[in-house]
Amino acid sequence: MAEHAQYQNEIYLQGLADHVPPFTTDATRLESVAESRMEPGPFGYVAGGAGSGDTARANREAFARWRIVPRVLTDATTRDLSTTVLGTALPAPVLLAPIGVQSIVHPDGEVATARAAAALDVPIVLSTASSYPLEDVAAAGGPRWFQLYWPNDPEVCASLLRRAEAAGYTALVVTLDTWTLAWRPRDLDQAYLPFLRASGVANAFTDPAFRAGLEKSPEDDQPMAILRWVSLFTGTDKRWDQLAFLREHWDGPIALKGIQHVDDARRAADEGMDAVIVSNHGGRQVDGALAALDALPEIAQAVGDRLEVLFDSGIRTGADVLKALALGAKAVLLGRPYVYGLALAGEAGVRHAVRSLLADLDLTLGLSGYRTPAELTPDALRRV
Ligand SMILES: Cc1cc2nc3c(=O)[nH]c(=O)nc-3n(C[C@H](O)[C@H](O)[C@H](O)COP(=O)(O)O)c2cc1C
Ligand SMILES: O=C(O)C(=O)c1ccccc1
Repeated sequence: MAEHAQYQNEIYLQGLADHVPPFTTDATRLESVAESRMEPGPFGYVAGGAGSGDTARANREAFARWRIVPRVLTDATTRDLSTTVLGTALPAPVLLAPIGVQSIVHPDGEVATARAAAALDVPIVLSTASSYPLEDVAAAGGPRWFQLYWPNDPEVCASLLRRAEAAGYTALVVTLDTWTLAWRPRDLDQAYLPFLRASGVANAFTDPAFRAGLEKSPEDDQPMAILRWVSLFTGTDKRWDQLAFLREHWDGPIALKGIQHVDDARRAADEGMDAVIVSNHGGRQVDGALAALDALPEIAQAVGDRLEVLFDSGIRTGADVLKALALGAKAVLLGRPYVYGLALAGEAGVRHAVRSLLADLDLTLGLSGYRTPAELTPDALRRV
């Protein structure tokens, strides 16, 4: 089986009928393609990073320092990329990262993303700040996890978790690196912030506990509802011992997202968490931060036998995925590339972006001499 690589054959065969893919198969070029076709506000929001953009650049540079050392005369003609993460069966070690406010790039937003992912059986991680209510996105039917921006109001928190569980989200991803938005010059220069225009507030505005805390409904007084939204999701009143609250209100596995320091990873394991996602939020939060890939090996080594280690920030190609897996990740989350796919061609665009990555990964794995992700160790790489 080398099913993901079939996309390569499919593309060449369609060429015989004069069809070419909807946009480039090279995700490292997607950003510039998207820039020429997107509105400046939404493009800047998606592409932008914290401060100088240094962390987002560092994420990419870290991948370039690790080189794959291919093996020959191994049995890699047929490959099996499937794996299981937090109880979810994956066709390949790739999930779609939680990305809020997707309606700013395409009117169908997260619903289109969820449909494309469901068709491929690739799990989505739906953001708390999605443009569509979590129940509407669940209707796409694919494997799904829910990402929590941990609200300051416990009633709202419990209510969101109840709804996510009822709608079939099977794992919880708690994002800890974004209790306020960083200094983001690209957005500041355009004075562009989607939430102030009521994008990305659908889960809250449809939530009974959120609505109960308002004098007038969000439909009758939108500015007041937005103000409550901002105050709910801003601030640092959370501590490690409060993870117990999430355990009480969520039956499935829990992952902590935004882990960069090995001591935080150890603490997550001590607190009984099921996974950590090594991530610097795609370079959107701390300017000058460690590249996420450079944080990965130490964390995987320290806690890889106690919980599942996932990774995101800077994944663009199959080689990037291979490198993260070899350095200890069980699976990776894809961020911006699928959002550019959504912007460029809606549901079909997400499908194309994801299929391209999976095919590239499948071929790169095989050509490097490996049959399965589990065979990858740091020995597959050399740091230069
Ligand atoms: C436009 C945008 C919105 C995002 N929204 C969220 C979010 O709502 N919740 C979250 O946990 N992470 C969010 N992230 C971070 C991603 O989940 C992920 O960590 C990051 O995009 C990975 O880096 P990459 O884009 O370089 O692949 C967002 C990222 C972008 C680009
Ligand atoms: O923009 C982001 O990076 C992000 O994580 C976010 C935060 C709040 C709402 C939507 C997205």
